[in-house]
Amino acid sequence: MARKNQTLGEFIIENQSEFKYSSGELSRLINAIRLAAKVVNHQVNKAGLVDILGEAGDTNIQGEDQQKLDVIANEAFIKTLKNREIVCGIGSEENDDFITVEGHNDDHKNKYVILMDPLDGSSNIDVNVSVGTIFSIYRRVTPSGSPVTIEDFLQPGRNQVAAGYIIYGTSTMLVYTTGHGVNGFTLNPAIGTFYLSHPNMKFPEEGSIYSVNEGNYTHFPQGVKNYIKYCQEESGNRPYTSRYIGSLVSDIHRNMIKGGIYMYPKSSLNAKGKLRLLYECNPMAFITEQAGGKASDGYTSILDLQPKELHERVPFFCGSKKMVEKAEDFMAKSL
Ligand SMILES: O=P(O)(O)OC[C@H]1O[C@](O)(COP(=O)(O)O)[C@@H](O)[C@@H]1O
Ligand SMILES: [Mg+2]
Ligand SMILES: [Mg+2]
Repeated sequence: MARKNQTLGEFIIENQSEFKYSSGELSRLINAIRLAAKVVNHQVNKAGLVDILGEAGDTNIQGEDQQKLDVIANEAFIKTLKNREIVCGIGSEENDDFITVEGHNDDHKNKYVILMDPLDGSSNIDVNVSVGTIFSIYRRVTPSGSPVTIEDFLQPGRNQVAAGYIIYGTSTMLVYTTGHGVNGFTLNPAIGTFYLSHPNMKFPEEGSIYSVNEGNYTHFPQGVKNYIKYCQEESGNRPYTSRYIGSLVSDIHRNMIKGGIYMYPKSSLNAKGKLRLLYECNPMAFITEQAGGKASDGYTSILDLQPKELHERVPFFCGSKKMVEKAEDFMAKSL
């Protein structure tokens, strides 16, 4: 039972029994994420003071110039997870291939794989706008005791056992679900403890915020153009507002609290959109559905898509249920 101001540590222990396979392993994994989040938060907060702004000098498999904080966050999460030997594999936006993690006696006994976007919203790092970390957790499908394979990562989002994000913003929050609702915890920086500040988060069914990079408008499919026009002109008696931070985590977090829709459609610039299915869309879709919202590629629920590659991209429509349904209507009508 969620109690306001409960610490994250208490919440994890008190809710462990809710979890079908509860053996404490998932709790230890969430605890490790909590620790890595604090390490990254410390770096993000002092980014301007020490030489960790700007580019790291390498390009990742996405063809993006890695920011120094992309690399720092990636290393912090990988090190924390490896040292605690609680996952058997890690997939990351910043690593070309998945990482196999041996257990204590090189026995590959661990049950979980994690996929992550260690630093989301990289284009906002240098300009002091909120950024995040996104994670998605699955039980492996290959037999324990053998090294993980790509199969363990290419699972439909519906198989996720947990997912969440950390937002490094005006305050630092960790928001996650294990399939029993969504809860948000705020870090008290003075004592380094996360407290339950947002119990049982819910997406309003309807909202008035639309979040899309309108700079790409001319390249969008007709259905998306029609929906944006609807938001701008014909939204009946409620004025819509355009809000776009350019950090997926921050745009969806705001929309979950206020009601809204986030869209990163396909376009003539990006045939499959920009966002990555496994460590951006699936975890945010799981959280959104657990909070009563909806997430699709414009036609199919994100969580029902069968992944084919570690870094594949998909179009993404996510947010308040009625708003996503409206956007899907416009997409269907423009076919
Ligand atoms: O600048 P654009 O094309 O609008 O893209 C912004 C989107 O790209 C992202 O920055 C991609 O994530 P990364 O920063 O992790 O690569 C999202 O957070 C954001 O919503
Ligand atoms: Mg990202
Ligand atoms: Mg990233």
